[in-house]
Parts: sequence; C-alpha cells; structure tokens
Amino acid sequence: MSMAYDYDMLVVGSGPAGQKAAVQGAKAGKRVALVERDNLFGGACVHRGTIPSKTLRENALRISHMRQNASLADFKLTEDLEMSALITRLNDVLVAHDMYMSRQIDRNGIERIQGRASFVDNETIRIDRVQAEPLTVRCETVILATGSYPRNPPNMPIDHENVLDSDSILSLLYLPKSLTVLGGGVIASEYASIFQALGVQVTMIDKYPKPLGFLDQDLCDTFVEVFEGMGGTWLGEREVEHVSWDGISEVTTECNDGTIVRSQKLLCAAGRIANVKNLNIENAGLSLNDRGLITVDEDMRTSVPNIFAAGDIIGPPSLASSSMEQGRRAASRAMDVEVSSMHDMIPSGIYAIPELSAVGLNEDQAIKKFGGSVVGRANFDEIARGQISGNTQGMLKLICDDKGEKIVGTMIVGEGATELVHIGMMAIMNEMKVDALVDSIFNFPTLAEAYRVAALDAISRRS
Ligand SMILES: Cc1cc2nc3c(=O)[nH]c(=O)nc-3n(C[C@H](O)[C@H](O)[C@H](O)COP(=O)(O)OP(=O)(O)OC[C@H]3O[C@@H](n4cnc5c(N)ncnc54)[C@H](O)[C@@H]3O)c2cc1C
Ligand SMILES: NC(=O)c1ccc[n+]([C@@H]2O[C@H](COP(=O)([O-])OP(=O)(O)OC[C@H]3O[C@@H](n4cnc5c(N)ncnc54)[C@H](O)[C@@H]3O)[C@@H](O)[C@H]2O)c1
Repeated sequence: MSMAYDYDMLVVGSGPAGQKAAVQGAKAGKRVALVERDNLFGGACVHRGTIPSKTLRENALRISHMRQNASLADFKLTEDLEMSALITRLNDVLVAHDMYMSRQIDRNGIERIQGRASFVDNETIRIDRVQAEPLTVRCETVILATGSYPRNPPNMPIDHENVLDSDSILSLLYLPKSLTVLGGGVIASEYASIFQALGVQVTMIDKYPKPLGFLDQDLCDTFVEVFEGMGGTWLGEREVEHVSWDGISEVTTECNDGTIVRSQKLLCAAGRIANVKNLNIENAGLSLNDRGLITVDEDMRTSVPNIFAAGDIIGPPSLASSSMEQGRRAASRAMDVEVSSMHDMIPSGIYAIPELSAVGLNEDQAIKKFGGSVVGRANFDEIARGQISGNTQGMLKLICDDKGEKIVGTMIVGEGATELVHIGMMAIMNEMKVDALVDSIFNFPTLAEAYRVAALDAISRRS
C-alpha cells in the first residue's frame, strides 16, 4: 500500500455484498476496513429482510401444520397474538449470525468502523461516528455495498404503524385481523402468503394479471390457487391510486377500476431502490442511472475506476446469494486476483407458502430458444414422501430441449422447492441427459424422487 493511503480497500456496508468483499480483500493480503452505520453487522439481509422474514415463515408453517392436524391436538391460535411471539427465535438467530460474522471479520484482520460514510472525493471518505469525532480516510479502492431501501410510491402515506413497508412490517406489535398487500413481487408474495397462513385476511393488489409473473405460468397459478385456498384474495390488473388511514382502525385502498379494499393494516411492497442516501456520490464523480441504480461493468467496476459496487445497489437480481458473489468478485477484480467469469445460472428461491424455486429456462423461454420443448411433470401427490408429509400441492417441471434429451430448466412449487432445485441446477450445469435421472437410484421416500418421475414423463413425451 502506498503511504498516501490509510487503506488499500474501504468497503461501505456490511450486508452480504460488503462482508464477502472485505473478506476477499483481506485474503488477498490487503489492508481493509469495513464501515457500517448500524451497530450490528449483516445489513438488510440479516436485520430487515431475508433472515427475519424466513424466521416468521418457519413459525407460520408450523402453525398451519398444527391447524391441518387439529384432530391430533386441541390447537387454537391465541387472540391478539403478539408478533414478537411469532419470531421468538429471531433474536437467537441474529445474535448467532452477528457473532459468526464478527469473528470472520476479526480473524481476517479487517478493521471495523461504525459510522456513516460519505465521499469527499473518489479516494477520500468521511465517516460520521456516533459519540466520536468524524474520521476522514484515504483509500486506494472503494467498494460500495450500501444495499437498497423500499420504494414508496408518492401516494403512499407510510407511517410504519398502519401503512407499512417491508423494512417496518415486522415491527407490528400484534398480528392484524386483515392486511392489504400492495404488490405481486417476491416480497409481497412471501409476506401475503405467510400472513394468510397465520390466519390474517390478506388481499394482494398488483397492476399485473398474476403475481410473480417472471416465473413459469404453472408456478404462478399454483401460488394463486394455494393462496386463495387458504382464504386470501388476489386482485390483479389494478393499480392502487389512493391509500388513506381513518385515524382510528382502518386503512382504505382505492384502485383505478373503482375497487375499494378496507383492512386493518397495509403493506407496501412496490420494489426497492439503491441506497445512496447521504453518500454524496457526486463528489466521487458517480451518478445513478435512469433506473436509480449504480451501473457497473462485468468486473463490478463503476464509471470511476477505483470504485466498485456490488449487491442491491447495482440492482437485479438483488438477492443475498448473488450479492455475496458480486462482493467477492468486486474485491478480487479490484485486487487483480484471478476469478472466473460469473455464472449466469442463478436460482430463484421464493419463500412464500408454498415455496417456489426455478433455475434455467422456463417452458416459454425453451420454446423460443429451441423452437420447441419437451416438459416432464411430477406432482407431489404422486410421490410417496409428498403423501406422507401432506405436501401434495407441489409440482416439479423438468424443462428439456425440443428433442426431450437435454435438461435446460427446473421449475418447482411446494415445500422443499428451494432445496430440491439444486439437483436440477447441477444437472443443467453438467449438461446431463434426462435419461441419467431415470438411471439413478434416489432415496425412498423423498421428494427428490419427483426428478425421476418427471424424467420418465419427459421421455414418454419424446416424438
Ligand atoms: C423482506 C426481504 C426478504 C428477502 N428475502 C431474501 C431471500 O429469501 N433470499 C435472498 O437471496 N435474498 C432475499 N432478500 C434480498 C436480500 O436481503 C438483499 O439482496 C441483500 O441483503 C443485499 O445485500 P447488500 O449487501 O447489497 O445490502 P444490504 O444487506 O442492504 O446491506 C447494506 C448495508 O450498508 C449499510 N449502509 C448503507 N449506507 C451506508 C453508509 N453511508 N455508511 C455505512 N454503512 C451504510 C446499511 O446499514 C446496511 O447494513 C430479501 C430482501 C427483503 C427486503
Ligand atoms: N426470496 C427472495 O429471493 C427474495 C425475497 C424478498 C425480496 N427479494 C428481492 O427484493 C427485491 C424487491 O422485491 P419487491 O417484491 O418489493 O419488488 P418487485 O419489483 O419484485 O415487485 C413490486 C411489485 O409492485 C407492483 N406495484 C408497484 N406499484 C404499484 C401500484 N401503485 N399499484 C399496483 N401494483 C404496484 C409492481 O407491479 C410489482 O409487481 C426483489 O428484486 C427481490 O429480488 C428476494
């Protein structure tokens, strides 16, 4: 490191992207500092997003299983259930995660600085600290990993008490009786189905005809079927125009077609935008693109050569999984460490009830690419493990090329989907033939057996 710099690399943000970037930089023998404004490490992923929502989901699933098996035990959910009772294990999960991350940061000799970073110029960062003087440091490379925050449409009176966003929804004190969910994306579908499974009367509203429209149509249809089967309401092709809180007990949502929905609470899940608040990116010569994101090249380098960016700040796929890899890659490229090009095979895992997961091409994309496609299906109710566990609403679709030989996609809905998908992912990455799934012996009874059943179905459909 040149004496002109305090650090070889300064990473801003300790979410999945920043954390992996800092560790990778330190592993390359560089002097690295990690700046985080919050007092705990982990970012939105740990404190407001992935981990809290999945902890709530786990309890919602247990409660819905208990309801389904009510004949075995006298089960009734307590009236006015406190939200904290539904995420009891969350604190243990967060503390364990923070400890694991802090140890990793310390073990690798990374300096932790608590404070809010902002650019003075492209190499100089000011860090405003709580109960300490501001710090100004010079660094050769900067990795921006400041994540995203909820996009709140202008007509949305978010007060974090009655009209909430995805950062505040888990701060609800009590489980509401009814909830309107604006949006049909991933966050909306996860929370809508989780709250519905907990017995809340949920109405989802989106301008698109179906939720999760980027997924295979059969998966979207199964999601809606199960959601409505639990008592939820899906209102597609409607734009929310006006939302108001009556000051007493009710939120009124008015749509462009005249539909009016009344509920106790509303969750706005209308997308997320890059978090560059107070970063003064213009001082470094950076600006946001027309989608409100930081643009990077395939090395994760921004338009300013010594500044890299990774994670939600650069936009889709905006996943914890891809953010970690982008962070690692950004640090490697910045330090001239050899790294292979990023794999385009990124699975989507949606932790709704039911779970959905997909990797590779869906049926429409396969038809576009090969001029046709052979699809093999297995319904979980045909699989012994599905029947035993009562997990009968699931389905696995194996998408093959036009000859029905090569596996090009795997689409799954049903419990276990986010784990099962990796078998399909490995098959696609290794260019496996469909027949190899039939020739393999799977544990019995397992849901993974659905792969063999779907493969047999695909083979029977070859022309
Ligand atoms: C409700 C919800 C559920 C999700 N579920 C999943 C899921 O199941 N699976 C999945 O893969 N992804 C999921 N995601 C997405 C995932 O959480 C994000 O993609 C991931 O957290 C992005 O990581 P990041 O490192 O870019 O940013 P973040 O995790 O947002 O971390 C950014 C950090 O930067 C800090 N920071 C910001 N500005 C400054 C500054 N000026 N100075 C210092 N520090 C600063 C912030 O305090 C924060 O700690 C979910 C997101 C949400 C909202
Ligand atoms: N399991 C996971 O991987 C996971 C979980 C949660 C979040 N995430 C990430 O978080 C990001 C943000 O998720 P999100 O669901 O907030 O965003 P999104 O962009 O996926 O969905 C927002 C939805 O809101 C709708 N909408 C916006 N304004 C509207 C209006 N006025 N009326 C009607 N509909 C309106 C849009 O049509 C869109 O469908 C995603 O990119 C996702 O990758 C991932």
